[in-house]
Amino acid sequence: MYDFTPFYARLTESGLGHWLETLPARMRHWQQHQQHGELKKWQRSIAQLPRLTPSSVDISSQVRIGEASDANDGEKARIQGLLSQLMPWRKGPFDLFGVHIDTEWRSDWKWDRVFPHISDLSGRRVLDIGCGSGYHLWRMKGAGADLVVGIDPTQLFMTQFQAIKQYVPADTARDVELLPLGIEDMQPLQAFDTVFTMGVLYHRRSPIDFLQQCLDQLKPGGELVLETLVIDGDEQRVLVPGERYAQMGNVWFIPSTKALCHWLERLGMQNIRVVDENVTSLEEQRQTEWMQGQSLADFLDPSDRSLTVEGYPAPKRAVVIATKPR
Ligand SMILES: Nc1ncnc2c1ncn2[C@@H]1O[C@H](C[S@+](CC[C@H]([NH3+])C(=O)[O-])CC(=O)[O-])[C@@H](O)[C@H]1O
Repeated sequence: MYDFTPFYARLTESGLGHWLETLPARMRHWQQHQQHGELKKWQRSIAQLPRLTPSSVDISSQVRIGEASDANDGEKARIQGLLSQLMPWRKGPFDLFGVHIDTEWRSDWKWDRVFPHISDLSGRRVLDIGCGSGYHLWRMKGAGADLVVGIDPTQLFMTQFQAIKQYVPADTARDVELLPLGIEDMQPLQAFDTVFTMGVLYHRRSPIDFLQQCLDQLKPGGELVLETLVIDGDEQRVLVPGERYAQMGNVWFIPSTKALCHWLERLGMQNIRVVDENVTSLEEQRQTEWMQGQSLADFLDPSDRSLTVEGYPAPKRAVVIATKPR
């Protein structure tokens, strides 16, 4: 079983020791009561991955661990076979010793939209709320962050993260961790320099409470980087879809960017700016060998791609950045 204790020591080193008031007990509770029925099977798959040492790693311009020449054909086939047992792979892509994991999402494109607008991550303590498989965690570390913590309650995604992490050289791997927690499991740490939450707000039933919980993780003067689905309209415009939005069953609030900024203002945030708006393309989210289920093309109206199959505006996403007052 994966051991989180070295991470507890790492937290103390980075001035996050106060998290240990609740985290070890929370993780023990998780270990005893909340493990997914398939977790042991997934963990067995990653335990069988071949032991390999990467001759090079690039987490600055992509997530590539090792080179094709670091592994023989048998080892590559083993990586391919074992990691395909962890499908669906949604967020990526990852390149592991020449095995290319072409995920449903081009998460690198999202990063390219976000990265030019955020404060320099060098030396910062960073939290990514709802980090999926952790693709962006590696890119945040690659951008110079001191410590990067992701939280995501989906245990398959945690296992995908661990599969990648076990190949990352120890001096980098110790600075990046994913905990199988939801935002509701976090004590208000008031300690991170940057808090990211991308693709999560619309899944929350109480979006303003969720934003407050995100802000509670930031130190005074820290930066919130929020990415979420938006619609067009004025500051009072919010879509609450019916049972499904683009076939997703758990979508609650899709505000206009003006409404989103208004919410952040009401929560006392400063320097609020919308830095990007982008209609999700069929190239960015699509079915691949590593995610063989339905994807965006199946969720849009075939006769009018500007609408979802339910008749709502097609997915459009905005990136909003704001500062917590000192
Ligand atoms: N309570 C919760 N607390 C934290 N995370 C949660 C919670 N509930 C669900 N999640 C997690 O939020 C992530 C949302 S995906 C964004 C991934 C990445 N950020 C991306 O921007 O590519 C986008 C999407 O699936 O629509 C999933 O990994 C959930 O497990």
